[in-house]
Amino acid sequence: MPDGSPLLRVEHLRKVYATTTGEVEAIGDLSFTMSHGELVCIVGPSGCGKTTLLKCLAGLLRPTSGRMEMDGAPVTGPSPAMAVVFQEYGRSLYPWLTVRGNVELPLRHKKLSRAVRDRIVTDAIEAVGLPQATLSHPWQLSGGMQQRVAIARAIAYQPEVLIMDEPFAAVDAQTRAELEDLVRLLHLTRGISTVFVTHDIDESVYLGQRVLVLSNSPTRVQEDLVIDLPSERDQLTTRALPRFTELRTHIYGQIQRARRGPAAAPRSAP
Ligand SMILES: Nc1ncnc2c1ncn2[C@@H]1O[C@H](COP(=O)(O)OP(=O)(O)OP(=O)(O)O)[C@@H](O)[C@H]1O
Repeated sequence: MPDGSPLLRVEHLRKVYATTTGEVEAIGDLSFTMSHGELVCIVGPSGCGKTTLLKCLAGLLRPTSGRMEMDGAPVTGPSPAMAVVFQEYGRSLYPWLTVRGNVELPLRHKKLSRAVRDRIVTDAIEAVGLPQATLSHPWQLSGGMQQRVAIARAIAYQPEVLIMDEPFAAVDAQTRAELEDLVRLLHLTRGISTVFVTHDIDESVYLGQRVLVLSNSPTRVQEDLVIDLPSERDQLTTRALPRFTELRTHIYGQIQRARRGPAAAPRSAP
């Protein structure tokens, strides 16, 4: 649960890509803060700069200007404090390694005893519900199971922030619902601070404690919305709440407004 102390601070972030045909300003002027233990979802129109923002946060891309801080220290490159789960689980797992080998791999860079490393890996694989698949290879698993392996690898790394970039876009609806509940469970039980990018407005409301709605590119934060639904959520009752419908309708309207132009003014919360 959020303890209120600041974890991530992004100030006036701007990212311009230089291409052979000219400059592309993906991020215009973007600022937000996130507290320890928060689960923040990010939504916005297609192509607005969500992946660019995550790559900057993860230290994989150097911003053109602006400032990002983690626990008060500037983010200047890939940080051991962050783990990223991408949409393309097929490309993020090593097919020649077992589930256990994939989860263990990033831990080899940490100075841990064999016993501690084994315990962390077993715990992470159990946490995502895959103890029976420990010795399987990724190609022997369904898409949803492969994404569970990617999540296990991320949590085994024990990051300060878990960054997820549309992680469930490539799985079927039933699997997606199960994986959403897994993310909520991991967040509730382990208090992992999570930034979750999604195209799916309902998913953002179901998962998030806050939703950042981004404007069209060059992007900025169009709205920073607190999701005031009960913290105990489940797929049937939460999605049937009138407040859930109000929030999703509000965000949908904001994204429509964002699509129409960069000058859309922020609106007050619903
Ligand atoms: N490597 C790059 N070089 C040049 N332009 C890029 C590059 N990567 C992204 N862009 C451009 O930056 C803008 C934002 O792209 P980005 O992929 O960050 O958006 P997104 O919101 O994640 O997209 P989507 O909704 O399709 O997932 C787009 O105009 C895109 O064409």
